[in-house]
Amino acid sequence: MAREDQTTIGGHVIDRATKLQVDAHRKAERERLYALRRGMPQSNRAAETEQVIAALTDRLGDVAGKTIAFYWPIRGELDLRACMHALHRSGATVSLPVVVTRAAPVEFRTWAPGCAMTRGIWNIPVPAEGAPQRPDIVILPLVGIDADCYRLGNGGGYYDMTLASLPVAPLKIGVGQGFCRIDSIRPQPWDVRLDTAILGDGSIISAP
Ligand SMILES: Nc1nc2c(c(=O)[nH]1)N(C=O)[C@@H](CNc1ccc(C(=O)N[C@@H](CCC(=O)O)C(=O)O)cc1)CN2
Ligand SMILES: Nc1ncnc2c1ncn2[C@@H]1O[C@H](COP(=O)(O)OP(=O)(O)OP(=O)(O)O)[C@@H](O)[C@H]1O
Repeated sequence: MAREDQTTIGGHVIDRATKLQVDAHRKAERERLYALRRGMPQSNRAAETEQVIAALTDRLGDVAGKTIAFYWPIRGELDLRACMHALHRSGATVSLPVVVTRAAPVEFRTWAPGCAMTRGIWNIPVPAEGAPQRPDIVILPLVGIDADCYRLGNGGGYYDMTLASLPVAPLKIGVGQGFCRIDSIRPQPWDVRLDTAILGDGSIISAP
């Protein structure tokens, strides 16, 4: 049982004071990294995107028959839609996250070129219909990534909740700009470590 000065997140008890400190640290890092994104010239973004797609394609190898969750780019995230098209052509099932219920795991819906889309949370385009898929591989957009391969995201906790809810752990690959590296997100018991992160400066971070 949690005491009054404690709270429970994903079944883990944590001191409220610690939680406040961790949240403040992550918020500050997010703001710093969002500012770097805003300042990034378009030409650099294009070069980094190309670099990440090449490394990711290499890492994925044969994708025929696999289900791979991507993301529809928002707010200066790397635009990997060309890669989604290529993997679809190679026989993968490509899916996208859909926030069906706030503060709950996302559903992954199949995406295909030209499929009907609608707007979801934060106005993010999502496939309009389709049964939820269990991804073999999840590609996650990074706001930041730390030295131990823990991801900093947009602060909704959606990927952590989703990954905790899947009965079989998928391969988790983060993708982001070269400037995404941070020292530590100050990982907590509910944070899910990624297997690998591929950055636009050509560097790759792997879980220790
Ligand atoms: N392209 C893309 N799609 C994605 C994600 C993503 O990071 N990138 N997500 C990956 O998670 C999910 C959406 N993530 C979201 C994360 C936070 C909030 C949100 O409402 N944030 C609050 C601030 C955080 C809080 O304190 O709750 C806000 O903006 O008011 C909404 C969606 C699913 N789709
Ligand atoms: N497994 C979980 N169960 C319940 N709540 C969770 C879980 N994981 C995270 N949360 C909640 O979500 C909040 C935000 O988490 P965090 O700062 O790790 O977000 P994020 O990983 O940056 O966001 P996102 O995954 O949406 O991009 C946490 O403070 C916590 O309250």
